[in-house]
Amino acid sequence: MKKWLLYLLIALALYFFPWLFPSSYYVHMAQGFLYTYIVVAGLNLLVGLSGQLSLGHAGFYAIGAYVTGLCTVAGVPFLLSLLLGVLICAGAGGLVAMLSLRAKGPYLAMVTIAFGLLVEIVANRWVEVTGGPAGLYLPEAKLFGLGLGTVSYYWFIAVIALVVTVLIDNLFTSRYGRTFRAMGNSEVAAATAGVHVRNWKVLAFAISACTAGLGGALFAFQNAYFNSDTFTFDKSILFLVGVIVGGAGTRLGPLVGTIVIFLLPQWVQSLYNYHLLIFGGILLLSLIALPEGIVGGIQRIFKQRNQYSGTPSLPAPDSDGPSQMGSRDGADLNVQAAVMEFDGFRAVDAIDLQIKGSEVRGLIGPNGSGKSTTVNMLSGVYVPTKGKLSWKGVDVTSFPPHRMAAAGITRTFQNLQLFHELTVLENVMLGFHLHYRKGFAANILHTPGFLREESHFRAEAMRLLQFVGLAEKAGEQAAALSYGQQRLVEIARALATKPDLLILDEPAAGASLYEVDNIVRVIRKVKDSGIAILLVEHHMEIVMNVCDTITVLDFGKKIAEGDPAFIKNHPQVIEAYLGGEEVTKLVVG
Ligand SMILES: Nc1ncnc2c1ncn2[C@@H]1O[C@H](COP(=O)(O)OP(=O)(O)OP(=O)(O)O)[C@@H](O)[C@H]1O
Repeated sequence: MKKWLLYLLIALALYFFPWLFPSSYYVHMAQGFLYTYIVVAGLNLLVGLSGQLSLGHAGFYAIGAYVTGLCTVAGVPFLLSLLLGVLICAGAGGLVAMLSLRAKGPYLAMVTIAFGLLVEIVANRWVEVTGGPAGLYLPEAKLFGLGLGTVSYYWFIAVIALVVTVLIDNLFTSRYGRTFRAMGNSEVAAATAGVHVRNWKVLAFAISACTAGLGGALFAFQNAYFNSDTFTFDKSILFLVGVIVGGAGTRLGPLVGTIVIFLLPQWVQSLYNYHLLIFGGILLLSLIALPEGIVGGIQRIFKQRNQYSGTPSLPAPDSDGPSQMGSRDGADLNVQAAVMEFDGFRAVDAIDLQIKGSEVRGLIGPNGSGKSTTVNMLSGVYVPTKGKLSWKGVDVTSFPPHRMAAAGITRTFQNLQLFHELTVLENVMLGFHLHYRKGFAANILHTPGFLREESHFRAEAMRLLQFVGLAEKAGEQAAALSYGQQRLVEIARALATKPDLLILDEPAAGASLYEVDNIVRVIRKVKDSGIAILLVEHHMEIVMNVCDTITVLDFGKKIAEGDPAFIKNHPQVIEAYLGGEEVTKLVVG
């Protein structure tokens, strides 16, 4: 069914609801359902897409209610008050995100709990302003001078809920949703594709806080009265249960989750004293039986069934190759005496490295010799303890990964870092992050400009998939591919950033013999297109066959550098490898 038709049907159902259920009790219930849904839908974006946890959303709900309520009490028109409430919530959300940026998992949850409790205490104790437990009486909500009675206030909430649904759904299916999801899957991979992870986390928090504030404001005017007892920790848990039980990260999850958290208490009202026990039980049951939530679980079953019907074929582009991806001026990397220490231990010890033009440089060495640490320094994951990295004459020593990507250096990962919830095509499209021009408004409104840009980058991503020989896998979930294919997707995603230097960290690890051939073929094609490659690889035959120059590390120090023939016969290199299983390959290779 066409999306607009679905929305039209929903709009009609919402419009006729008061006629179908002509009782103020049901209309009141519908109001409550809709504003709760708005909060859960926003929280789903934060938890389900961006992978951040909030146990303090009741705090934003409260801020929305108090700011909007107090503004109208002070004589500000209702709509303007609502806008102010939402904007202040967005600011508060951004602030909480910034304060909790370094925290992850349980620590982030603790920051949000602290925020929720702080708001609850202020609401309770600052009685002169909030009314505390005695509550706050509000004037009737008015639109353009007209008072909103029960039914018209319901319609008002319904319109807002529909608009929020459309906008959030647009966000889900835009570059923004993709970026949030990618960040939730692997922050480091998103960063090396050019995503400024900190800013995107703040944005996700701000949007989610906005919707929570909107829900709170709409709640406040439902009875023109509310008190501080509403904004408890339980409330935050309830919203989160809605997201998880419905299916975090799914588009229909918030609707199903809200049905569970909103309607269930109505049905078991006589058991109010046990409501936390009931919700705890539902959450536990859901996590055990349906870890992806109700919608996620159903989707998984359908996906498994549909597997046999094959992947939908995507239009093949007319030509291929990253040479079409923009002009390049070649690599120019100069590493001077770079040192990386961990608690005094030198993993990399004063290495110098120069990479210019479009050469393929091998970086080899026995296990623990410092190759991955070097790659992490060059891609901005680690800041060297000492020394200097310069790129095209610019000092990039302390550049974070997204700035390295913007400068033209990106990488793949030894331990694959694909965005497993995205399709193969979406993974590659994410690589174009730095090249998208349409902003938030265009993405959330799905403007014609946004649609043009999406189809342009979809075609570009298809070109790259064709380039690595995976065009027919475009519609598949990245996690469903073989190891070797996933490595090729990582290469395609890295190429999408339009790098001048591509760092490949063990691209053949885990790949089959056939896949290794493919990977070597792709490496050669990348080189031919003018991109320099730094290749870290244990398969010596690959290194000896494709590299122009090889740098050898041992115990964090550079012990040799030269062409493959020179390296093969270098006594120090042979000694470093002696006893290791690679030595035979090195000599034979
Ligand atoms: N984050 C870290 N903290 C402490 N020590 C580390 C860290 N990362 C690496 N090391 C140490 O630094 C040394 C070099 O490690 P690195 O992973 O760079 O080697 P490598 O050459 O990539 O090894 P491999 O071929 O096994 O991947 C090792 O002794 C390792 O234990």
